[in-house]
Amino acid sequence: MPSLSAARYGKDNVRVYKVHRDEKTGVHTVTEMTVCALVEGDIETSYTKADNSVVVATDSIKNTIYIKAKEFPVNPPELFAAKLGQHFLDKYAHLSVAHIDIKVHRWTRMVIDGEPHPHSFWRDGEETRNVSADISREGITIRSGIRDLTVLKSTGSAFHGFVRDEFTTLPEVWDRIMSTDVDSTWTWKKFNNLAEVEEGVERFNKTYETARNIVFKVFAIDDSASVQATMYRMCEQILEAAPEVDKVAFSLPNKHYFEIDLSWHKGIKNTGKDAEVYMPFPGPNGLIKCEVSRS
Ligand SMILES: O=c1[nH]c(=O)c2[nH]c(=O)[nH]c2[nH]1
Repeated sequence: MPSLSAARYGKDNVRVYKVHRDEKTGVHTVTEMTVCALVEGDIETSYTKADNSVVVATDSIKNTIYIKAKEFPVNPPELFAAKLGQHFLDKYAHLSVAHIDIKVHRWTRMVIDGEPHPHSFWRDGEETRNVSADISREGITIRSGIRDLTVLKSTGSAFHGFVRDEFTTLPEVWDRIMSTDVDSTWTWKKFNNLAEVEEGVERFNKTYETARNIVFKVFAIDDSASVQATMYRMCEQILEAAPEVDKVAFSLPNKHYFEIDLSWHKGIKNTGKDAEVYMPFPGPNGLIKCEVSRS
């Protein structure tokens, strides 16, 4: 006899833009985000008995996202996610969990003739700030993070001493290019309720800035023995800087840049110390993951 073992539903890819206009200065601040809101609860009969009386339509969920974006601040996204999720639980007694995912897209203020422009912005990369919040009647779990922050260093990375056997062709290297798309997530200690999220709400922007700076700094200055060793250092430093964070995870593709032997053409030297022209390799790529928790 089959039974429904898990179910959640809602609206995905809800695009939201919000502008704040400072009436005194005329300076605008804009936020663009993509929201996914899914709910769980006593909704089993909608699947098993075609009973729509328990269904808050996904269209209504989408409308709610726009209404709450108007009513509440959308910054920091962690707060908006928690308040939006709490609304679904407060409004509908039969719902037990709201899962709110928010991706914040970059709109960086233009600098024109050396001055920050009051209402013009540009997309400086595909990097996003991400939040994933699970709001239940028992408490609120929030994960914050960075995705698709593409970085490269042209030296200061090595990879040697790895297993060598009959499957190995990779030469050891003491100097290589290192590049990745940073995907980092830090999980906050569980909040008991919305009031705890709201109290000390500045923690979210502060930790986002700190974590992003740590990613840049460790990536740049670490004399990297491997992607594994470098990402572990990033985790350690983020945990040290953010006492309210319980664990930090990274997922990093190792985007390979291969040397090209050009000696077939007039004996050109383009390998080892002479390497200047490389082939950025589309794939396959390494994929290295870790999660570091506070002990
Ligand atoms: O930093 C690295 N870690 C690996 O596990 C690995 N494997 C590989 O082929 N190159 C690399 N580089």
